[in-house]
Amino acid sequence: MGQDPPVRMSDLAVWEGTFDPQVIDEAFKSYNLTIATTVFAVGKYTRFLRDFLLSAEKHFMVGMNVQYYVFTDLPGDVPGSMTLGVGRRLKIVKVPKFGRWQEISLRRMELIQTAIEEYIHQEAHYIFCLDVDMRFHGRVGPEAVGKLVAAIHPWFYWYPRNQFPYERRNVSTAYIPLDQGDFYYQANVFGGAMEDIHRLTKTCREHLECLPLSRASVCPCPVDKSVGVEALWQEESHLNWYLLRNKPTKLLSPEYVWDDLRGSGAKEIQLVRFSSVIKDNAEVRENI
Ligand SMILES: CC(=O)N[C@H]1[C@@H](OP(=O)(O)OP(=O)(O)OC[C@H]2O[C@@H](n3ccc(=O)[nH]c3=O)[C@H](O)[C@@H]2O)O[C@H](CO)[C@H](O)[C@@H]1O
Ligand SMILES: [Mn+2]
Repeated sequence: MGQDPPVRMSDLAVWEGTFDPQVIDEAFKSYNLTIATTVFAVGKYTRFLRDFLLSAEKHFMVGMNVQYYVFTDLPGDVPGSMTLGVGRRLKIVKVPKFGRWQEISLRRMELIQTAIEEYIHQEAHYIFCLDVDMRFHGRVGPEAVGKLVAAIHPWFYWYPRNQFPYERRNVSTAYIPLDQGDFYYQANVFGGAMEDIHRLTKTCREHLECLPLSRASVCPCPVDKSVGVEALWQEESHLNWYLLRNKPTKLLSPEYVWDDLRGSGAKEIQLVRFSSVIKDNAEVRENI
């Protein structure tokens, strides 16, 4: 394992042992904050909702007000009988189903941006945007709250920056040269203050919008050089581009975005708090 990224990460990120949960909880109590939490469950991904929500009720921002927004094309498939904790509510938002999984995933930027503008900004102080194919196993509390919060990808933290899977084609609006970049962030979790995430999602949406998607004929930025180029990891590539220019004010260690595929053997990870479940992509996705 290389030395540089893990050492820097342990200095800067939120890890087990870097905060006192009781002190943090106590400090946040008087603010009575509401945390908006967006999660998309489109098509077959509704199957992940129950475990996601049940585990979130046990571990995610416990003791705080949480307003979940479940974006789905299948409102009838949202588990109806779940009892949420005090101060926690769930709103279903109907969204269209786009044809390709890549587009379902990347369209989240636009849908979150407009939802923030239309109602979320009035209903919460901070916002977290999460993947649904995930489960909480340990505390994710107000220690994760900040102005601009990003999580370090569990597969790349020991790599040198020139091997991060950033978008490397300079015709893309997500292009990052080999000698740039701080960390490779995973798009499964990002969050922050409302205006910061509004700016983030708006910028990423504008950069993504130049793709030949289903509404390509009305592309609003005809001069953009990225027309026709879908970034390597879709919105995640754009998120990484954005966070290179707008540094996160809070870094979450991979404890906060683990991947069950990596197992539990990494010695630097004392505690898995939130992780991607193992899924059969060919079965749940609309296309390969
Ligand atoms: C290991 C890997 O391959 N990682 C990439 C893959 O993550 P993931 O494998 O985590 O992507 P994913 O299949 O979980 O899709 C992202 C999220 O979009 C939503 N969703 C997606 C498809 C669908 O049919 N219905 C639905 O609701 C859902 O909330 C899901 O959690 O894709 C992402 C989106 O571009 C990023 O590029 C990741 O780096
Ligand atoms: Mn996922």
